[in-house]
Amino acid sequence: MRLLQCDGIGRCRLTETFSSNETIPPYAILSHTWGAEDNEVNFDDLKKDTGTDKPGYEKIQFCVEQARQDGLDYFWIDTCCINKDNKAELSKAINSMFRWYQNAARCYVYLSDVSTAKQKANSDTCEWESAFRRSKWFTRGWTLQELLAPRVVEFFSQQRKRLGDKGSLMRQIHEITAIPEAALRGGLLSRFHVSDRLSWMEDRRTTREEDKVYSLLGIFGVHIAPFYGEGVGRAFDRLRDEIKKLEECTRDLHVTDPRRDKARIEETKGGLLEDSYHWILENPDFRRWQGEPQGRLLWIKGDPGKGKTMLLCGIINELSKSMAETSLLSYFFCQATDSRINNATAVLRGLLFMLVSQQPSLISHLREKHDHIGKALFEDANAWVALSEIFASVVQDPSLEVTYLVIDALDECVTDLSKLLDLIVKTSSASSRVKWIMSSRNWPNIEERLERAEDQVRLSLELNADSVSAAVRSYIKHKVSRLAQDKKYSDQTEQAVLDYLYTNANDTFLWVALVCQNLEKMSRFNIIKKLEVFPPGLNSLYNRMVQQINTSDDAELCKRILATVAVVYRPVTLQGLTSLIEDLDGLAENPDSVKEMVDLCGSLLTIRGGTIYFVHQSVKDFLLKEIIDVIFPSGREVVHYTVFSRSLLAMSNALRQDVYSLGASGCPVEQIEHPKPDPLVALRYPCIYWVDHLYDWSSNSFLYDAGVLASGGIVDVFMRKKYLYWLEAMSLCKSMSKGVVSMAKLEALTEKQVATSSTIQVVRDARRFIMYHKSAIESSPLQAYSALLFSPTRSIIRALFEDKEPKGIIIKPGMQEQWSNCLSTLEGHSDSR
Ligand SMILES: Nc1ncnc2c1ncn2[C@@H]1O[C@H](COP(=O)(O)OP(=O)(O)OP(=O)(O)O)[C@@H](O)[C@H]1O
Repeated sequence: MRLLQCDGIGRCRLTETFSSNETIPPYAILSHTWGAEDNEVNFDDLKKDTGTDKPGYEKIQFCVEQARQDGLDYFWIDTCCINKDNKAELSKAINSMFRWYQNAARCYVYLSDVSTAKQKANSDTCEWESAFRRSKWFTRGWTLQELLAPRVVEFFSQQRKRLGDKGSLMRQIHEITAIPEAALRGGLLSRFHVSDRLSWMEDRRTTREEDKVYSLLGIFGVHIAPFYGEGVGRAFDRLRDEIKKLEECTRDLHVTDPRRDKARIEETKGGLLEDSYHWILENPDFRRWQGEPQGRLLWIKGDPGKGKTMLLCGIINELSKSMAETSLLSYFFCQATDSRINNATAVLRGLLFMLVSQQPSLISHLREKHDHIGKALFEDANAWVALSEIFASVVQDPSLEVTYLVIDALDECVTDLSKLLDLIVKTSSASSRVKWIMSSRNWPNIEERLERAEDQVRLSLELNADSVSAAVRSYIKHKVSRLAQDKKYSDQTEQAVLDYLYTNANDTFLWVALVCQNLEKMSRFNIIKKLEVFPPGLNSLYNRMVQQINTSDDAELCKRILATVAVVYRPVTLQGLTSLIEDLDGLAENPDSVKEMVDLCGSLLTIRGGTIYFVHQSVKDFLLKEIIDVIFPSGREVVHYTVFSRSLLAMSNALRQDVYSLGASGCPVEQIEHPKPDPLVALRYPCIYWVDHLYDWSSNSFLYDAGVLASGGIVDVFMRKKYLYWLEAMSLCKSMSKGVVSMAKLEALTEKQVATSSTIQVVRDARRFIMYHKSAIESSPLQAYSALLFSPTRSIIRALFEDKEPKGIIIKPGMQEQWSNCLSTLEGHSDSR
């Protein structure tokens, strides 16, 4: 970008081009409609010091004067700041123009066809409004982005008089253009549907037809090289293509939608109570972080159940209400019990997903790599490196305004927490526009790393005991008044419950929540006496709950359920659980019965949307740390073995070719609907995680039984008989990337555990098979079988599943014997890729 610099005596000259790493000084930018080309002062004129006699010189003078009044030394005008003879420069300018308007300190809209000279008779107001409505500025293509991109837009008449007040102008412009006011006021354009944004351009004209498309690039946050002469149709096709790629990249980035996670968390935790988090808004540490530019990183720390997650939900709500339209807000909730969202890579994916959803132009930091590597960019062994580089460049994007990044429960980031902390510290010192909020338990290792950040604010819930205590009291009041209503407590009972909770809560929300949950299930009679079964302190409460389970008739089943829920890598569904526990055999079609059994575990577990969760992470911690011998009397590995072997059994019994009866081998995965009943309903978890449980069991050499991986053992038999069905199921579960990782893990394990076994050969071949055919099977599950034809003639999997090869397909000769470079062409087959 090059600017015009004013010299203080009414003249200006062109600067050199600013390179991408140079800071561009604050500048004004002009928006106008072009006169005849010869009438505009162009780049050459400025270079040669000519053009002062052209009518367009008037606009330059206007900018000089207006910028001076606004204290700006620089400005930019499209007629003369771009060397249009330089094709590369022109292309770059077309793709950058939206950002240039966006980053300008002020945008002056100069309306040469609106005059403020005439006054209405007997009035102080001018008759400019009807001319304003008719101005050709509203009919031109490029002026659409000039209206939408800038942060500050001011309108001027022919006489250089500032027009109207902002509010009424915006209303008028909305009436003239039908563009929603939210978009006119700087709202994020990604919030508007693609077809709506296209409709804003419909009635506008451009001199060159292709410009009708090129002037939309910034509005969609995409880049294409302009190619005048291609015609508007072709240009539109290319624009649509780019929008599609942008959507694809965003979809691949998606690992979870943190907005949905937040809604789910609030809902499961019984709804967010404003009275119980509002204290934070007045807290001096919070205000310091919020108000001071140097407050870049706020760390909220506190013991389990102190309400950190809910506090962050509240802060997110308040920020989204109060922040400027141009600010971005991105957040992530780590959850240790769910392997999809308990690692540093997932945190970055979640944060980036929300950022690019709000400001699509940020996708440019991902696109180049994504175009080359595809989804694997976010999933393969180098995903962290790639994502952290992308993240660092996104947060330094010059178009970013104040950006709030929020991460809840750092202590629940099980994988690569230290890398994540280092990246947070690094990026927080690199960009002052990014403001972080994080929460975690009081962990010294987190403290140690975050201490390295400059300008950090620490907010300890224990050190703010008065505020937290008051917040817990209002929570108790709210909960007990609900209970009293629902259970028809007498005033005396209500008061007794209140007093008991006030006295024993120890400023811990969670303890209150759990006790109230139990009280909901108890009859009101004799309730005052029953309160004593809830000792103060979370662990004492959990202990009491486990004692109750232990003395019940179903103690063994309950412990098996708790042990299984404690070792799974992500929350299982009620049906999924039936595959993992023998006692629940045959109940997959009967989730209500499974629910009854899970309910036997009292308040330690909760079921939501058919999925089983610990009522809180601290329950899992308690089981694994405090009473591990009770839950895992023979060791945790034994439970891993049970989950692994039960998974294998369930898959062996139910997986088959074309399990969804699709028939057509080319049916794309996104068009497949789950049949009812879904034969995979209880098999998703087993399919995705069986190798991980095998791995965890085998890590205990004392328990390990070599027969499992030996020739003729259960793994060997499964691979030989069911491998392709498993691949098909993995594709239907949209988990092919995980399948690749599992096969690599299985290969490493087999090589380590069994020196010589035919299992090694099968697993090795199976791994190459999945690596080679992953994309094809990922897009169409039944390609698992067509893939046989494209495998080397000596592939073991090919030989084992020979009878599953599609018939009637002619393959050109030349298939390799081994797995290297086996490329082939498929002929006479409609699914050829
Ligand atoms: N503002 C609030 N509104 C409604 N419920 C709340 C609020 N704050 C806390 N709670 C209740 O307290 C429980 C514990 O709160 P939360 O999960 O936020 O604690 P935490 O500090 O994040 O715990 P941990 O660090 O162990 O994960 C919640 O499940 C919810 O029931």
